[in-house]
Amino acid sequence: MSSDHTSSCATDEKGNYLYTVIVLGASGDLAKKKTFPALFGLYKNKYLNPKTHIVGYARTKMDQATFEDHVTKYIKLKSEDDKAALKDFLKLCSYQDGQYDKDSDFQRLEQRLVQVEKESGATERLFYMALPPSVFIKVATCLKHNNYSKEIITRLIVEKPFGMDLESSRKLAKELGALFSEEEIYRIDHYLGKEMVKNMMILRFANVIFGSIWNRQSIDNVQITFKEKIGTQGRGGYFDEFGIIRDVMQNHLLQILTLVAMEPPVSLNSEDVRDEKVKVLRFIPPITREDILLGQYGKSEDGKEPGYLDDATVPKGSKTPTYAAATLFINNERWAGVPFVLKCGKALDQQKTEIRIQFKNVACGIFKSLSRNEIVIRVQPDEAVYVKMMNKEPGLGMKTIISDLDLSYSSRFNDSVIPEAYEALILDALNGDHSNFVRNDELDAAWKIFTPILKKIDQGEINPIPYAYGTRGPKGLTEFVAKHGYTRGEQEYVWPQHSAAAAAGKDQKAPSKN
Ligand SMILES: NC(=O)C1=CN([C@@H]2O[C@H](COP(=O)(O)OP(=O)(O)OC[C@H]3O[C@@H](n4cnc5c(N)ncnc54)[C@H](OP(=O)(O)O)[C@@H]3O)[C@@H](O)[C@H]2O)C=CC1
Ligand SMILES: O=C1O[C@H](COP(=O)(O)O)[C@@H](O)[C@H](O)[C@H]1O
Repeated sequence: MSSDHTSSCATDEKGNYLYTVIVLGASGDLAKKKTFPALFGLYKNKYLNPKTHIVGYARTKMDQATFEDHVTKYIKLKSEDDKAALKDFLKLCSYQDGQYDKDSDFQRLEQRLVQVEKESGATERLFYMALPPSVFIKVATCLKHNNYSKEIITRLIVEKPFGMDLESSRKLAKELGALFSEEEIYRIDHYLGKEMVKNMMILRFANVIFGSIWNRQSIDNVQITFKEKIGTQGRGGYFDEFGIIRDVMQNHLLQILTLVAMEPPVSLNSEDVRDEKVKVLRFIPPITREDILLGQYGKSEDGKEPGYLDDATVPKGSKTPTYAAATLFINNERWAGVPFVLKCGKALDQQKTEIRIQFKNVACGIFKSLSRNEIVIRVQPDEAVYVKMMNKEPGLGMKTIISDLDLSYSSRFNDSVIPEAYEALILDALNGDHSNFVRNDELDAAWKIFTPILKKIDQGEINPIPYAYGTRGPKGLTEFVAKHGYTRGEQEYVWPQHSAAAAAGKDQKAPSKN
């Protein structure tokens, strides 16, 4: 953990640092759905200094009441205490409208910041850029000219997309780098704030039992899967510019891959962690045509759900993929030859994000019909870590049966509250901890892997295979994962809680082996 705090920073009586949080793009969707609820979560749980001021800034003209409506729309109140906390939280929030490229508007913002900082004594500013990329550099430039001083510690949270390819990402990095130092920039990938993603380092480096098997000698393949049930739902026009690879795979899934594959860092210091993540990325060659499968969803089989091209905001005949499976190889001593299959898609049969580490076959042939061991880390929903393993079927005889060691969070940690990813990350940024943010060279290495194949896709050289809304994905997926090592066990595996729920007639999804 690194911190740029110095002894000159103001703190409250409990030693909490005093900052001002400025949300740029405060009238938008991200601010309403993620940023303000996360700030409230931190406030409610006493992670935010109670003197903190939160200033919203955007072009829309809004009075305080309208702004408060916007701030609270997605905040879930679970108790009377929450209601009281929200009332106090809103006292810290204010709004100011202004253009994104007008120095005079940012000077007005500066006057407001100076005024609130006089009240709070804050000497740090966190600018949260909840903005579209088109205004990104304009806003950063205005901030640098009008709202920046060496006496105040400044941090800038930047949201994806960080460019469209290697070239545009480098251009963006250069322009932003001319205004703010790498120390001041926090590139957010909200998957790095998810509990099970953060658990990856502990699972790997705090358990001796996994250390010696976490390599190509024991592991056959790794599957990292993101599935959403919903389609683009009116956001098709926005999505079409990017496609599923830029939306999910190049960032969220690749970040997860680095944590699964990296060597142990020297310490938890953010630069030590990020050094190891970059090394993994640099060992991955660009994805080839043979190692990618694309899909685009059509209408659901019953015709009730619209297909991607039915969305009026999507350009006619678009070939943008809404599903992608890609196999990456890490050419280092630990992983050479092990396929890392990344799969992601919208409008699928279920919602889940998971990491599935599948082990090699047992070499000895004394038992028949064995399934491979798997370690599954389910990121969402219903956080869990489970190990699929062979066991003796209880009773007379020596029959094998597939079973599991199951660490389901809902039963093991049912008193614990799992923080929202954005809460965890905003708190990290307030504390000056970069570990869970993406460093510039990491981004560069990530784009090098994806840019060549993205160019082919953008030029329409690869046709996505259609799949029906609500299904597993495009035809050929089963063969694709099988080609890259994934083996479905011969034995039927039923998770006991599914069979128990089915017996009780509850509406629980049974495992599909179709
Ligand atoms: N603690 C817990 O909560 C636990 C829950 N369980 C539950 O039990 C169920 C079974 O678990 P598990 O065996 O791990 O998972 P599944 O059998 O659901 O999925 C295993 C893998 O098989 C793939 N797959 C699914 N259908 C096919 C197919 N027709 N051909 C080829 N591949 C396919 C899936 O890919 P894809 O995703 O792309 O379809 C996934 O990678 C799951 O619902 C799981 O959540 C099990 C243990 C513990
Ligand atoms: O970044 C994105 O992530 C969301 C999924 O996030 P989750 O936390 O709900 O899993 C995805 O829907 C969106 O398309 C993408 O831009």
